[in-house]
Amino acid sequence: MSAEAVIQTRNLSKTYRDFWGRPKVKALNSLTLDVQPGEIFGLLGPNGSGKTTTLKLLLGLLFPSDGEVSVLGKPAHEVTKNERIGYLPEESYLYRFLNADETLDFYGKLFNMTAATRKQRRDELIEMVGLQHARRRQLKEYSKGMTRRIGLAQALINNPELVLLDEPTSGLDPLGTRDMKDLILKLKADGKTVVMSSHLLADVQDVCDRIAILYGGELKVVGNVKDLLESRDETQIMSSQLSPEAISEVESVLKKHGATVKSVSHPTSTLEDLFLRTVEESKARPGRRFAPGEAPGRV
Ligand SMILES: Nc1ncnc2c1ncn2[C@@H]1O[C@H](COP(=O)(O)OP(=O)(O)OP(=O)(O)O)[C@@H](O)[C@H]1O
Repeated sequence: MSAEAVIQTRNLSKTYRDFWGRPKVKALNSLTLDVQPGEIFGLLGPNGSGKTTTLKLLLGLLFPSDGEVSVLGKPAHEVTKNERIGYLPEESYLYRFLNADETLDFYGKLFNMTAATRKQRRDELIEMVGLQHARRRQLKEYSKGMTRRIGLAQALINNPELVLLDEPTSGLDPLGTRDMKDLILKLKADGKTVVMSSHLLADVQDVCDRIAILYGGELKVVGNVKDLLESRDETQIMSSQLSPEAISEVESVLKKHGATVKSVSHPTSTLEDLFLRTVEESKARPGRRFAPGEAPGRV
C-alpha cells in the first residue's frame, strides 16, 4: 500500500445478510483502489452497483465482510477519523424547523466548537454555498437545490480534509448543478480530497480527476478521466471555417501521409453549455428571443 493515499481499499467486500444471518446480496466484491490527496475521485455505476455501500464502508458505518479499508491512515472502523471527514449523504436528514444559521450552529456544537468559531464558520459556509438570502428561513421552505447546499455546508462544518459526496447533483436543475460542481472544484482548490458518487456522467466528467466504474459490486474500470476518454488512434485538428477547396486540399495532404478524413463538421457544444448560455443571455437581455435554430453565442 502506498503511504500517502487518503483512501486505500484492498479486496474490500461486503455481503448484506438477512435476518437469519444468511448471505443475501453481495454488494461489493474485492474492491482494490487508492485515492490520492487533493484529487476529486468519482465513483460511478448504475443503481445498485455498490457506490453507497463503498462510502459507508469508508465511514465505518458498515463493517466489511472481507478485505481491508483505511482512510486518512486509520482503519475505517476507527470512528475518530470521521472528525476529519465531511459526508453528504444521498438524502440529508436535516431538522426541518431550524433555519440555516441554527442548523450549522447545531452541528458546530456537535464538534465542540466555541460560539465564536461556530459563528465564523457558519458565516463562511453560508456565503460559500450562496444561501445568505435564505439563512433565516426554515429548511422546510427550502427547494431541493437549497437543501443540497445547506447539506453541503453541514458536511463541511468541521473543515474536513476528506469530503465524501453521495450523488451531490442528483435532483438539481442545470444551474444548481453548475453551482454544485463549482463548489466541488473550490473544495479541491482549498486542498481537500473529494470522493463523489454519481450516475450523472457529464457531471463526473466535468469535475473528476480520476474515476472508478463499478458494476454489480465489482471494479470494472479505473483511471484518469482524460486518459480514459482520449482516443489515441485518431487525431483531431480544429481550425476556423474552411472553404470546400481548402478542405479538399487538406484531404489530399492527409492522403499523402496515409491518413483518411473520417468526418468534416462543425464542433458542437453540450446541451448543458447551451442551457446555461441561454439563461445567462436571458438574464442579461430579458427581451431577447432566439429564432428557431439560432442559439446564444459561446461565452
Ligand atoms: N441494507 C441493505 N440490505 C440488503 N441489501 C442492501 C442493503 N443496502 C444495499 N443493498 C443492496 O446492495 C447493492 C448495492 O447497493 P448500493 O446502495 O451500494 O448501490 P448504489 O450503487 O449506491 O446504488 P444507487 O445508485 O441506487 O444509490 C444493491 O443490490 C442493494 O439492493
